[in-house]
Parts: sequence; structure tokens; C-alpha cells
Amino acid sequence: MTLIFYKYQGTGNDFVMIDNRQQIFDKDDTKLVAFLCDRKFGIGADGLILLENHPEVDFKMVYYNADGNQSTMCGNGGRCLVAFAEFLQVVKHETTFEAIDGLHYAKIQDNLVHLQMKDVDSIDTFDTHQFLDTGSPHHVQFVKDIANFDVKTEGAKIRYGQPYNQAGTNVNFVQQENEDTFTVRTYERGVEDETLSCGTGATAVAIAMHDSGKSTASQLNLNVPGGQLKVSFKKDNDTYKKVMLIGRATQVFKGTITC
Ligand SMILES: N[C@@H](CCC[C@H](N)C(=O)O)C(=O)O
Repeated sequence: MTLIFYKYQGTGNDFVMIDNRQQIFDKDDTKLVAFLCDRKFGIGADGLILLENHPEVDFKMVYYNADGNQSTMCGNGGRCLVAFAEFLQVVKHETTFEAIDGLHYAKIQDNLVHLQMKDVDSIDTFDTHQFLDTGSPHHVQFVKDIANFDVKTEGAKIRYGQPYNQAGTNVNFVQQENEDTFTVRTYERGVEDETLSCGTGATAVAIAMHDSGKSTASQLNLNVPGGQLKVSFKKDNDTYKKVMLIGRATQVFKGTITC
């Protein structure tokens, strides 16, 4: 089979994109997805995303981690998929689409994709860290000297350890730069390594920092190894609403692969 694919990246979190409106892709083929995401034998990516038709909204997002398994919401992948949908002329500058965690509104403005994330009404706070779900599960922990921190080793210990075990979590390490700016490095479940950016992770860090009083700003800057993201929200009673993840999403190349 020869497959046409597109490669996108959002702050360095990179994805293979496939237009699956004609149902050309076998969605249960875990080995194929893992092969396409393999950086040595395949195309290479942190994940793979299918754009599919939807009966009521503009399109449907189906997301796989690089290990080949379908997973929970991907914020950067969602932003890239909105850019891909605009490229395919499925949408113009605004859209509503369905992902695994429900409907998402998004718009493209000044070359930035603004993606609305799910409301967050539950944040577990511990002495050493916070845990919350922004579409995907996230452990958020402060570290000193983040530039020299061993994210892969320490992230893996937390990801596979108690209480997360096999189901796991994504793990974000954070350092505060000023009132509204944080540096974030993320170990991603399903990639099993540090990625250059994680959108649901940046969202989790922004909300966790506000909730713990580290910042009172309602729009935060998140410096990630692949660039900069912004996250804004409105806190209504104990719920974070209108959570927007904002950043660039870029088409890198198009290709065909025999598989
Ligand atoms: N890259 C992501 C998160 C993707 C999902 C994650 N690896 C998981 O399985 O929880 C993002 O940008 O949010």
C-alpha cells in the first residue's frame, strides 16, 4: 500500500497527519502506526493523527501515540490538525471538531492556532506535586535547575511508579521564571521520552500554577524546549473554563510511504 501523509509540528511536538475522510487507514493496525512514527525505519513523529468526517461538526480527530496505541487528548496535535483542516479546505479560520475528550472550538488568528481545551474542575494537590487531567493525565512537579534536569530518567520513574503504574501519566517538570512565565519540560507517556513540547502538559502546568497561587495571571507563558505556548483561562468558582492553548502549528512536508 502507498500512503500519502503530511508532517506537522507544533512547538516541536511532531505528528504524521493522514486525511482519512475516505476511510483508507486501518485504525486497528498498531504496528503500522508505530512503524510510521519510527524515527529510524519510518517517517518519524511523536504521534499520528487521522482527520475523519463527522456527521455534525467539521471533522473528527483520532490520535495515536508513537507506540502505535490510540490515546487521550493531544493539545499540540489538535492545534496541528486544525491547521491541516484549513490546508485541506475542510474549515476556514474557525472550527468545532470532536476529539476523544469531547468537542473543541478553535480559531486561527495571526498565524497562531487557539484551541479550546476541556474545563478543569479537579486538581489533586500533594506536598511534592499536583495531578490534573486536561484531556490527558498530567503530573506537575517543580525542579531546580531545569536546564540540567534528567527528564527522561526521572520522568520514567514517576510515569511507571505509584500511583500511576501501567496506565501511567505524562510528567511535567517546571521552573518559575517570573510572575506569569514558566519553563516546562515534559516526559510523554506513549512516546516514553521527553518531547520538545506537550500541549495538554503546558495547559496542566498553567492551571496548576494558578491554582497553587504561584501566579495570579489568567494568561501564562510556557517556555518549552520547542518554543513558546500561551495558555489563558477564566476561573469560575472552582472550575477553569474557556481554557485556550495558543501557539504556532506548521506543515513541514508532504510525502508518500510504501507500507
Ligand atoms: N503531545 C500531547 C499529549 C499526547 C497524549 C499523551 N502522550 C498521553 O498519552 O497522555 C499534547 O500535546 O498534549
